[in-house]
Amino acid sequence: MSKLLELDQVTKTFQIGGLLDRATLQAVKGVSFDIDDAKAEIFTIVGESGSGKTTIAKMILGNEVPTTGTIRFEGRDVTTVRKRRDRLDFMKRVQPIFQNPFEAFNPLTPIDLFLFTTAKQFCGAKTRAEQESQADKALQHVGLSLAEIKGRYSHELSGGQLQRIAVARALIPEPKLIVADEPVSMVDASLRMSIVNLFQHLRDDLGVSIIYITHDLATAYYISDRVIIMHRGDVVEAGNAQEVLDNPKHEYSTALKNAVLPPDPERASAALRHRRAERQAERA
Ligand SMILES: Nc1ncnc2c1ncn2[C@@H]1O[C@H](COP(=O)(O)OP(=O)(O)OP(=O)(O)O)[C@@H](O)[C@H]1O
Repeated sequence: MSKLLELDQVTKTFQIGGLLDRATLQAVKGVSFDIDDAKAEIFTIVGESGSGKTTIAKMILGNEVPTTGTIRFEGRDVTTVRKRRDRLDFMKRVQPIFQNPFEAFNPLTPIDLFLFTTAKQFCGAKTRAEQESQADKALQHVGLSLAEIKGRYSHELSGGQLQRIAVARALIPEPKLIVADEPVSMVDASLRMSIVNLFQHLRDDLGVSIIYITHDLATAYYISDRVIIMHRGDVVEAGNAQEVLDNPKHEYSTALKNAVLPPDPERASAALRHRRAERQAERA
């Protein structure tokens, strides 16, 4: 089966510090996974802060270059996508959704203009009527309509509404892959499920695969097909999401699960002991 996305032993090392205390930080250490072209899926990357999730997202989007290893999208090494034309084609196929919907939209610009610009830039929609039609179609997929948001500014909308609009904007180019980096962490908890439910609709009805990056094990459990759990740049566990999250094998995955959903006092205290030992090791 041909692959939509393939990560092959991808690493990323950053140079940190100043002139006198220069050091390297291995943010991603040999990560491999792939997503089939034929079957859309929700592939989730879970891990605590600093585990390398965003760095992977940036490398998939071509915004960071792997130090070693290869990332291929539809068979092509993403680092070779450089010409403007190729880059536009790539961005049409791979769309990002970011954490903070308030930052994603300039507060001084009416929100519909972002959608019209995307329709123009990626889909060649020249007239305002074409742009409106494409924007409205995308908004319908997220349970909104152009009439509802026309002429409104980001401060007039809720975080949940804005994140839906961000999803709609990402849908306009009809991508094959969406890379969503913590898309619900800034959204009110009561609205999170409505956003992640959208991802299921995109997968099932539009054939869009999603890389869903999150700290939130509850939504990860609910919507993911497969999951990888990252810890300090390594994948410590990978597989079917419900199997991994029901029965984590690695002690870090267990600790992560217990920290989020304390299951019983004994397991929770084992998680705390594990974290304490880690902190002690860090200080040593
Ligand atoms: N441009 C950079 N230069 C130096 N270090 C970086 C850079 N980008 C990320 N890092 C470091 O790489 C590590 C992984 O960061 P990354 O943002 O990928 O983690 P994350 O799992 O997405 O965390 P969070 O959930 O907090 O966003 C962190 O230690 C971070 O400080």
